Amino acid sequence: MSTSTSAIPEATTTSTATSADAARGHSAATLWEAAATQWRTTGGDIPPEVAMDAGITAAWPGARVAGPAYTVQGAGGDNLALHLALVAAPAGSVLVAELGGADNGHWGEVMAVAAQAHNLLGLVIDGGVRDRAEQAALGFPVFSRGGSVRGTRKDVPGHLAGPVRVGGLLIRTGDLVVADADGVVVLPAERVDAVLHTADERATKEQDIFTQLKAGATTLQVYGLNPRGAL
Ligand SMILES: O=C([O-])CC(=O)C(=O)O
Ligand SMILES: [Mg+2]
Repeated sequence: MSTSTSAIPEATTTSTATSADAARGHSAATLWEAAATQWRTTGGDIPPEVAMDAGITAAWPGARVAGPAYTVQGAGGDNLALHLALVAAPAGSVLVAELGGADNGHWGEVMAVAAQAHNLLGLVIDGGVRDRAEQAALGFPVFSRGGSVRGTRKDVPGHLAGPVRVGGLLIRTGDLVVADADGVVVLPAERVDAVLHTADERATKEQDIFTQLKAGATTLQVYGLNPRGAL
């Protein structure tokens, strides 16, 4: 199928670009905790989930990315939507793609080189990828349902930049993606500032906890845990 570039949504800058810088190196786990804490302190009961399905993991050890999402809805076993996203996504984006969990190599070294040339930050995909060692050598962070040697068709343009459900989360372009060795967290754009503030507070508290532990305190003491009056 031929596709004219006029069908590709305009690139837009997103308000979370600066907040992504402000992710300030927080881990995905810290942000998950901060999201839950921040939700409770604003009177919420059960926090909305911000962690993606744990089956979507780093494609190579040490991969880490933080940045605003640019969403891709494709068809499993077909990677045309991802090729279109390489053209349409604004620099500084993380592609977040729904490919139905398909066991195909929807993305590989060639596409990672193209992504880096467009200053894209990384890829999160519910589907397989390939050339993982080569992408590790490039330092292009990818989080996927696994590896797959199988190739893809290039027929279905899919949809770009609209809401997509990936790994159990509803994700919008501009939401903040933070992914590392523990998994993928996606913060809705409107919650980013508050969650990052809470994450900063949590990180400061943890520094104090580390100091206490190194001085000999127990984790039971620092967390105020006293099971059955054992202490
Ligand atoms: O060519 C593809 O469809 C995926 C791939 O292996 C690459 O980007 O290197
Ligand atoms: Mg390849």
